[in-house]
Amino acid sequence: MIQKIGVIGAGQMGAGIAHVCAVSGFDVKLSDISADALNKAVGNIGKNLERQIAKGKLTEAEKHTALERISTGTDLAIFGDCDLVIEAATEAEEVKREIFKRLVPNLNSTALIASNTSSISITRLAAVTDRPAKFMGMHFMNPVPVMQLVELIRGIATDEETFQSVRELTVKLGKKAAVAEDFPAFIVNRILLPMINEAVYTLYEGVGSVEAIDTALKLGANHPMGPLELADFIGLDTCLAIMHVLYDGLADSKYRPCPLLVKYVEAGWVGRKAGRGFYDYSKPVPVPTR
Ligand SMILES: CC(=O)CC(=O)SCCNC(=O)CCNC(=O)[C@H](O)C(C)(C)COP(=O)(O)OP(=O)(O)OC[C@H]1O[C@@H](n2cnc3c(N)ncnc32)[C@H](O)[C@@H]1OP(=O)(O)O
Ligand SMILES: NC(=O)C1=CN([C@@H]2O[C@H](COP(=O)(O)OP(=O)(O)OC[C@H]3O[C@@H](n4cnc5c(N)ncnc54)[C@H](OP(=O)(O)O)[C@@H]3O)[C@@H](O)[C@H]2O)C=CC1
Repeated sequence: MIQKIGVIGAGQMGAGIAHVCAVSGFDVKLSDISADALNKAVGNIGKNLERQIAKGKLTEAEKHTALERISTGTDLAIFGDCDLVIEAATEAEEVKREIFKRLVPNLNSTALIASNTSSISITRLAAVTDRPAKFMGMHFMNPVPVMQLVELIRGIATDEETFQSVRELTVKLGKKAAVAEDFPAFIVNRILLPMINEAVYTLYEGVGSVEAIDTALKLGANHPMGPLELADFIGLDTCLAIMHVLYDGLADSKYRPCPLLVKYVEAGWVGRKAGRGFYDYSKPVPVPTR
């Protein structure tokens, strides 16, 4: 029975996962290597709870109770009484492997582990823990409070009890599950990221401007965000990491990352979270940077 949930990584996804779990009645422990990131995360959770109050989806009392359910810390020892720990740190395999190696000694023997990874092999990540049968992918979508989908991915060793427990949790969080096999980038990003990468190629080759490309897909295909706006929203570092996983994992040149995407990430222009990507977010209305 999952009641106490740990979340590692207090970025946009970790904060969103903590938000949704707390609002749904679960006790949440949120950790990050940076105390500053934790403070920012709790602030963002408060702001997003306010959005829900403004739309009549939550009361002030429910916001207060949800925030009360969230405790934070930079020491992995806070996860000692958790039934499930969800990792939502940077999309880098080495970072995740290191986290799991340091996490395991702090867990009780029955705790489950999930990764919110966008693309990385669940089987490989599970193999660095002492409990591959209790490990799986629980892939939320951004922004977590709004997007209905959670992609569930079994590693080769994930047992049925673990899968059913995480699937039940997904439903209790008010989300809908889609089950993907453990292959590079699973379903959502196997399809979505090549589209985003193609949008960057379209810009790189001068077929259209940032504005034209995003307008074309918003008005031409009814996308809520244009592909370049969405890339900034996801994080260009995360987009590039996912393209590398596809390119390395499937060995097909069609997944080669666009050189312009590489250049933006090398410049640190990683999108909304850095204040600059394909758009400049320093003004009230984002302005295309190209
Ligand atoms: C990379 C991966 O591994 C997988 C992924 O996540 S891929 C990315 C998947 N996500 C997408 O494709 C998002 C596409 N964009 C959208 O759906 C919409 O632009 C959006 C929901 C983000 C914003 O919608 P919008 O109509 O422009 O704004 P707005 O009307 O203000 O917001 C709609 C709702 O979203 C909420 N919202 C908007 N932005 C938000 C944010 N950044 N965080 C939390 N909530 C947010 C609003 O509060 C509002 O909530 P309610 O529905 O509860 O009232
Ligand atoms: N962005 C998106 O749209 C989506 C992302 N995901 C996945 O979710 C995960 C997180 O993505 P996202 O939230 O966007 O990333 P962010 O960069 O916003 O947040 C990552 C957080 O993890 C922290 N971190 C880094 N190393 C460690 C560590 N060793 N221990 C604890 N925390 C650490 C980072 O701290 P610091 O900044 O100090 O390094 C940062 O606060 C990734 O695996 C990503 O692929 C899944 C769905 C959607």
